[in-house]
Amino acid sequence: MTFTYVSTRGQAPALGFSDVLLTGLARDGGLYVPSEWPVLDAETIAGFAGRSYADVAEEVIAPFTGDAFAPGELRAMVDEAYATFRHPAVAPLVQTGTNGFILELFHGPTLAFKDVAMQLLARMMDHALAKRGERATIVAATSGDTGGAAIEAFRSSERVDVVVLFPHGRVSDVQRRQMTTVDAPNVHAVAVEGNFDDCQAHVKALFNDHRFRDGMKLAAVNSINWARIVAQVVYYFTAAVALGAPHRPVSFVVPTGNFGDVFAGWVAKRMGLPIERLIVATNSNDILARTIETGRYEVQGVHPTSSPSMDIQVSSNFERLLFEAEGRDADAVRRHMDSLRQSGAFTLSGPVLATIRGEFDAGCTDEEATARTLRETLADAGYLADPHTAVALAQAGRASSDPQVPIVVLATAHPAKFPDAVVAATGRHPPLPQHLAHLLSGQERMTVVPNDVEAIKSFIQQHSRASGEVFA
Ligand SMILES: Cc1ncc(COP(=O)(O)O)c(C=O)c1O
Ligand SMILES: N[C@@H](CCOP(=O)(O)O)C(=O)O
Repeated sequence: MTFTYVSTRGQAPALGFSDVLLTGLARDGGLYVPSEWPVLDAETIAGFAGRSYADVAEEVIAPFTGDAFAPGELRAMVDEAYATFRHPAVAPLVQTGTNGFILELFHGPTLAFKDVAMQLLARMMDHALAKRGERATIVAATSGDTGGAAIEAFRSSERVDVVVLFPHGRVSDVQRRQMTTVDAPNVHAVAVEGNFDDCQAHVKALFNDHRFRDGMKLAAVNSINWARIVAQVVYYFTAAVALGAPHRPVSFVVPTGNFGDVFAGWVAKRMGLPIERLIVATNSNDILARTIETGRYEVQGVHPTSSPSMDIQVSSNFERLLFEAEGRDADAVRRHMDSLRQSGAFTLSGPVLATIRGEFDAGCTDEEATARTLRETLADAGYLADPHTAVALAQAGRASSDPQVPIVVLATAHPAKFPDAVVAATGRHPPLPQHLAHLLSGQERMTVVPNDVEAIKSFIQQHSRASGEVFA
């Protein structure tokens, strides 16, 4: 079957999976989504019980890949990707209450949920580039975790240069060192004198400059890349099935910034997984909680918090949900995005807001509540969480769902990535896992650049090996 993807803004060509993988942002500035949603029947979902993470990953992802891979290729990549995880279950569930569970997504190489998708994405991209005999320059924006995961996943790739833009002084020491201590010629950590939203806006501006994009052969590994989302759909299936799906519904609480992770949950539901509620948990950068409460998406200043990876206001993947909630009306999406660009805001109509509220709850956890939740989770359940996970744990009570329905909180990072915040709240120091012991003493390499897209372009031109063309 030819499985195609369409842009949320309706003015870019429909593409197959391999093209979407290498394209990242659609050429009209939109995000790619499947032209139709594959559905797994209840018998197939029930059959996931007791099977390995890799088995489920192969079955959930395969329907989205069309003819991109020969038989056995996807499976080989999945096996390799998840062999890098330190836990045999890849994403284990921990019970913390009668019907409360934590889904640990941080057992990959860089201690954040980003590894789950990035380890597979790197293998898929290398495969697609090798097949075409091409190279690429990955440009990623990170608030701390995507960058480290991308560098780790692509550090030995011969076909890819990786340029990671992070907000200078706004990531934790462990996050920064994961990006700056890797001594590989294809890896470039760039500290931008701005915030994450600035970094993400620069990445989109680079992609929207088609001459630059084509000349540098830009590729994206942020969650604007559809392949990031589809790999994250898998753990909703493994967790829900372990708790009784498809015979029993499950709710998820997701610490949210760029809306990629919780959108993956929405996709799982669309594919047939019985998810009762998806709860969007934000830190004080609460644009999504405000939008779901009031219907007005309005960008305000970014506040630094103890969960810095979620210090985000412009939440890329909300555009994918908007496309769906607007009944796949790309003109409506373009109008909202134009309004966002011109005035920093847009307003959802009543029916669109009702559609979104039909699936999502949302809440904001402030700094005091994050610290209190870290303390209480340790005292009550003996569980040392990270601050991002605590933002979600604090919202677990607000699900408007039946108390019989299990609530799964996604634990998106290991507490050792954010020791200062964890110690300040709990007095407990989370040790770094042994495989990262070298981090704190490694030599750091990074370039600081002004918050200016031209400065970033010039850095990429000097460091990308993908292009023979010289830009004036
Ligand atoms: C540790 C952590 N938790 C949660 C999030 C939010 O995920 P998303 O951007 O997919 O909403 C991020 C990054 O975005 C993160 O790094
Ligand atoms: N929290 C992220 C921000 C980028 O999100 P992405 O999912 O779009 O890559 C980070 O840690 O970098």
